[in-house]
Amino acid sequence: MTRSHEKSKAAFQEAIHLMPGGVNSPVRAFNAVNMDPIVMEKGKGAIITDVDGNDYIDYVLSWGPLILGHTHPDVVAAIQRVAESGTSFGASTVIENELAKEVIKRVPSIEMIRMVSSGTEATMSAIRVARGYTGRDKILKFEGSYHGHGDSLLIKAGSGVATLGLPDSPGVPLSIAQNTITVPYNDLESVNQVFEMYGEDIAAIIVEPVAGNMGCVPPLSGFLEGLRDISTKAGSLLIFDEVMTGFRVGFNSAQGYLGVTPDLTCLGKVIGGGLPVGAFGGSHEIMEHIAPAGPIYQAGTLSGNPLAMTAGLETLNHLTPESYDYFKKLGDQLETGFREAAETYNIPHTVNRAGSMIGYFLTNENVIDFETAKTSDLQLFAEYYTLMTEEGIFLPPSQFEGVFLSTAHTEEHIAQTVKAFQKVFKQLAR
Ligand SMILES: Cc1ncc(COP(=O)(O)O)c(C=O)c1O
Ligand SMILES: N[C@H](C=O)CCC(=O)O
Repeated sequence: MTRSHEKSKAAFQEAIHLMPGGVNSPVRAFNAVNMDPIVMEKGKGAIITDVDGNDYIDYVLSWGPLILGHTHPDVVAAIQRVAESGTSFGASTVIENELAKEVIKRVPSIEMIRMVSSGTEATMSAIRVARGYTGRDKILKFEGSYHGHGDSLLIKAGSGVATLGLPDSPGVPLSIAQNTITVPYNDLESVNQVFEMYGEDIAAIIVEPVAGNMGCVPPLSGFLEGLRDISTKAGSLLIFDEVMTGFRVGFNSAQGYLGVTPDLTCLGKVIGGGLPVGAFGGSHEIMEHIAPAGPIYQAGTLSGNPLAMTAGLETLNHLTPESYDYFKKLGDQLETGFREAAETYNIPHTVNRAGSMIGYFLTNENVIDFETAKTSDLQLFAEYYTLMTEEGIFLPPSQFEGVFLSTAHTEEHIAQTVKAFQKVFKQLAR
């Protein structure tokens, strides 16, 4: 039976006159899949429900934060409890210490942390710290990586920027853009060449240790180790943007999982448990350059917000090393089911995975960077996407985004999803 989307359509038609493109973040507009957006109303566990009452198994999970699924009872109860005492004070609270201690305990590179309110703020601030600390202006980032929408980082970016095909954004001054050097992900030789030319001017390399904003693209063996060596030799800082990978790909985040320790780490998403959050941290030596301990300025009215700190801490407290074994088991089941269905119906495909982050691409190329990600059949992806939503599977509406799992997903949810792959690929068979 075809699902009704009447209320979603009506809500979007109204929103179009209220917000640019009808949304508050471009990826929500479903432009790349030629559909009107589905407007959501509620979520419970792995299930999300739209305003027309249609249920979906959710693999977007608010773009990563909801690693325990929607409305986890303990997270909701903790938020309610804390909200009774106040939603914000603009003064220090003990809950900030509690989340800080937990993050410091688990993330190898972080001895000291500063909480902010979004991943964008975290990366923007980390770049400022790197520049202030080294006294250098240039930074190096990778094509197809997304680090939020700060001016220095909005160059050849991934995620919504890649989805909309916008290589650079109007409004970023040339004087800022020219301090950002970009090279292909996983291409150590290009990094070496850039450092030979500009090494003494480079404040930092910023990298997603597992790229998640051109779809999921894990680092090739030796790539992160190479970045560590090159940056150390040049006196530049290595920044891991773990806004997406933090506590998602491993109990100790990507740096624990992959065994490479950066100088600075940016976090977000999971550490806010679904509330607005970001954070960045590193050694005492670097972090004590930040105001008021040092001269590099950084501040925020809602930084360390008690509701966000509470939701984040409660979420981290529910994640154990076994949670990641569980994600691996579900990921194996999902990957195998996807591959088998694609092979049966001759659909081009490649699957990349890291922990509970999965990237499946409709191409037979090995996807190691943005160029190879772009070999995916985007028209086929749009058709596949629409059919999957009709089967009750909610996926990110772009080929250049990853799929996420939560502890609320079950083998039954995965089996249902695999059935949907079979049915949809049969309709798209080549
Ligand atoms: C790796 C990465 N860095 C930074 C950001 C920016 O975070 P936010 O959207 O919270 O500003 C995102 C996601 O948006 C991300 O995936
Ligand atoms: N890929 C982005 C973050 O990880 C998607 C979130 C957004 O842009 O709204």
